[in-house]
Amino acid sequence: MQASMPVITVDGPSGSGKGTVCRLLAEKLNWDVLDSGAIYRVLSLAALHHQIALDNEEALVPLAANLDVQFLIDPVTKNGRVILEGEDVTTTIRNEDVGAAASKVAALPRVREALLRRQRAFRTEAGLIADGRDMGTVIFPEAEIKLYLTASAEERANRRFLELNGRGLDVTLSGLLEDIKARDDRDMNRAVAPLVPASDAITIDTSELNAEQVFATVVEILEEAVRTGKLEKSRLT
Ligand SMILES: Nc1ncnc2c1ncn2[C@@H]1O[C@H](COP(=O)(O)OP(=O)(O)O)[C@@H](O)[C@H]1O
Ligand SMILES: Nc1ccn([C@H]2C[C@H](O)[C@@H](COP(=O)(O)OP(=O)(O)O)O2)c(=O)n1
Repeated sequence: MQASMPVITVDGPSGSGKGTVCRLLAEKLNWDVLDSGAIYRVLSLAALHHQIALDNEEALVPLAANLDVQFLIDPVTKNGRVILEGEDVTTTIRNEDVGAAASKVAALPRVREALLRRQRAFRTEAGLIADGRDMGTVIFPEAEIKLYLTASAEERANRRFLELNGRGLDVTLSGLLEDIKARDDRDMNRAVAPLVPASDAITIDTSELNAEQVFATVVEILEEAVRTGKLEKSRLT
């Protein structure tokens, strides 16, 4: 039976293109987006503000459970904005040191547990596109469509370099490659909800594809899902 609140999960390592394809999909389908990585990023920033160490699980659990974060859509630009404790952290959370810190707090089992319900609550009648590491395996195991995006570490580091360098940040390609490898290692080898493709996920290697080609591949997958009855045709407007 077709679920009334369909979910598409998009998991994969840093820089594989999840956020980009999720944005394009949300525009096409008019569905909501859960950027689960942003929640871990915001939590690590909150830990910094409150001077809580990134391995202090005891103190991080209540911080996660009571995290004062809002995800807003700017009415003019239509871009998403992230507000932590009243402060706009939209740009700050994208820095690579925040990504690394997020990956550290995300390795703590009770922190992940404290964020479970908050993530599942993003599911709406409109349909949800869920971006992260464990969307298809843990948070929405019943999702209609599961995608796993990947790309070589070198290509992902290069993409991040272009992005951060373009924002005027002082980053090096070799430094970012090291960061990406360390993050992959931590995210893939942690004890709880490690980054792995769900057994029923479709993997797309984006190394040789530009963002438009990745999007076109995903649209083909959705059209096939309509043909096989996994997704209602009316959802693909
Ligand atoms: N297929 C692609 N080819 C080249 N660059 C891409 C591609 N997809 C995304 N990008 C760029 O790479 C960077 C990382 O993409 P992003 O969507 O943020 O990845 P993720 O959410 O998986 O970390 C961004 O600057 C984005 O514009
Ligand atoms: N569902 C999720 C999402 C992110 N995380 C952790 C692990 C990631 O390295 C960090 C940051 O995730 P995010 O998706 O924002 O990072 P990238 O944009 O892919 O670089 O958070 C997680 O453990 N589980």
